This record gives sequence, C-alpha cells and structure tokens, in this order.
Amino acid sequence: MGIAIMGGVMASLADAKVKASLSESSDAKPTPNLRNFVACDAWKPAEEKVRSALGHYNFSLTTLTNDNLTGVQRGDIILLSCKPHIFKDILGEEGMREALHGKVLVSILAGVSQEQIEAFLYPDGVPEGGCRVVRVMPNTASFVRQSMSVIQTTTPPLSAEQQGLVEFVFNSIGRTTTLPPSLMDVSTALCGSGPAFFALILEAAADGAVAMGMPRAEAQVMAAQTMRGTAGLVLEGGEHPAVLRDKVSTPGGTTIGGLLVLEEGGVRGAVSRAIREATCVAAALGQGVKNVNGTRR
Ligand SMILES: NC(=O)C1=CN([C@@H]2O[C@H](COP(=O)(O)OP(=O)(O)OC[C@H]3O[C@@H](n4cnc5c(N)ncnc54)[C@H](OP(=O)(O)O)[C@@H]3O)[C@@H](O)[C@H]2O)C=CC1
Ligand SMILES: O=C(O)[C@@H]1CCC=N1
Repeated sequence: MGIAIMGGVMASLADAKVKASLSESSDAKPTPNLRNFVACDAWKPAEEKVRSALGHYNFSLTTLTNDNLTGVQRGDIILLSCKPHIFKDILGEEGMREALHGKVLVSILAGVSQEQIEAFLYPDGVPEGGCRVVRVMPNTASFVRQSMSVIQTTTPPLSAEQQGLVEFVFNSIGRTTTLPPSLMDVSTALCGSGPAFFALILEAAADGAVAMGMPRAEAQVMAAQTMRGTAGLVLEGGEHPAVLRDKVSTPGGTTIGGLLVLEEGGVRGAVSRAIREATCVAAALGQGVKNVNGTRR
C-alpha cells in the first residue's frame, strides 16, 4: 500500500508538471510542494522493490532499511502503512515522538483509531504542536489510481494547509470522502476489503463462462469490463442498483433466470454479512486481538 500511495502521488505531481509546461494550469489548484520521498522498510530487498516501482517518476527517492527514525526526521507528512499490530514497535522507537513533532502522521492501519495512536505517542495528552494523526482507509486499487479512500474527520480539525495536503495525497490515488470515526471500521470492510469481495464475484462469474466453453482469458476480461460498466452506471449514470437490475431483466429472459439462482443461493445475504463480519474484525483488530478470525463463530 505504501508503494501504491507514493506512486499515485508521484504520478499526480508529474501530471501537474506536464500540464503546467503546456500552460494548461491557469485555473488548476496549486500542487503541494512535495519533492523528496523517503520509503522505509524492515527488509533490505524492499529497497529494490520500491526503486523499481517508483524510480521512473524521477523524483528524489531515498530508501531506508530499519531506519524509520531518519525517514520520519526527513519528512513533513508521514504515511504509516505497517500491519496494525506493529504500530507500537515503530512509533515507540527512541526519538520518534520528537521526530514527529509538528508533522502530519497519516495512518491507513485497519482498526487502529486516531485516539489509540495519540494515546500511545502522548500518554499525558497531545501537547501544543504535537503531531497531527489522521486516519484514512484507502484500498488496493490505489495501484491503478482508482482507490475509494475514506478520510476520517480529525478532532480538532487540521489546518487548511494540512487538510489540503492529505486530500491531495488521497485524491492522487482515486476518489475520496470524509466520514466520522464511528464509520471507519465499516469503511474498512466496504472499501478496504471490498476489492477482495468483488474479485471473488468476478472470478465466479468468469468460472461460469469457462464452464460453458469460454476461454479463461476472455472470460476474465469480459467479467471485469462488465463489472466496471455496472459501476459506471451507478457512479456516473446515478442509477439505483435495483432499478438497473430491473431494467436488465427482460420478462421471461436470461437475466431473471440467473437472478433467481443468485437469490436461492443467498448471495445478497452472504455479501451483506461479509461486510458486517469484516467490520467486526476491523473493530477487534484495533483492540489488539490476535488471530481475530479464529475467535469468531
Ligand atoms: N492491503 C490492502 O488492500 C489494504 C491494507 N490496509 C492497511 O495497510 C497496512 C499495510 O497493509 P499491506 O500493504 O497489505 O501490508 P504489507 O505487509 O504489504 O506492508 C507492510 C509493510 O510494512 C513493513 N514493515 C514491517 N515492519 C516494519 C518496521 N518495523 N519498520 C518499517 N517497515 C516495516 C513490511 O516490511 P516486510 O515486508 O519486511 O515485513 C511491509 O513492507 C495494514 O495496516 C492494513 O491494515 C489498508 C487498506 C487496504
Ligand atoms: O485485510 C485487511 O486486514 C486489510 C485491511 C483492508 C484491506 N486489507
């Protein structure tokens, strides 16, 4: 996710540069002055992985292994994208609190709240000028700049400049919305985990076509484009899904036949319950429950 988000920001900055050079930017919003990027990991080969994914953008890019402190000292906006259960190891490093002072720390960790991070960094309360923690839930479509990212409302509000910077980063990788803390776990289920759920449905649809003789490669592209087109009708056409479904269902035709099979199979209930389950798992992750899925019926 770290690579995807940095890549989106670099691509966005590069686009803005091209537009400026073509003098198309007169009415465009000014881009933030993000010029130097630092990627930190705990595994040496990750440096090469980052360079091969991001090097072609030609921005200043430093890669560090097991040196998060230097990375944070050099940054103005810090993206925390480790697994949820290790954030304390990273933020608890010697000198980290001082390095974060006055900066924006964006966390994309599933289940971990702004309060939990603040309470860990500042057990006696956030001091004047302490780092501002912002929780955001993007998704893996960041890689193709089609993320649905939910930015949590921050209390107290960020400065206009900080808010602009956070929005720039996540608008660079797709669409954004802003929601209160109480909706972050369900946003994690719907948007963060969502691509996996939709991928399963896509794969199942392609499987059905393969079973009826369609070559696998064609079936996969056709299923994906059909899913994209359906999303376009909802997002751009403003169509309600139920109306869309009804419009496709010719009386006595193919669609209603297939829909009845899906309803008999409980697909609607299963998909809805998957979102409910993932929301509960996200909430438990934030409480530090290990192997949370194994604790649930
Ligand atoms: N995957 C997704 O679709 C989404 C994930 N998220 C959230 O994003 C976060 C990252 O997920 P994801 O990208 O899938 O996970 P990854 O495991 O791919 O990325 C986590 C990275 O953190 C690195 N890391 C581990 N320990 C340290 C350390 N001490 N110092 C520096 N770096 C370290 C890992 O290095 P190494 O490989 O060496 O262990 C790895 O590169 C999670 O908190 C997840 O909840 C949010 C939205 C969507
Ligand atoms: O499965 C997970 O826990 C992470 C969070 C959202 C997507 N992947």
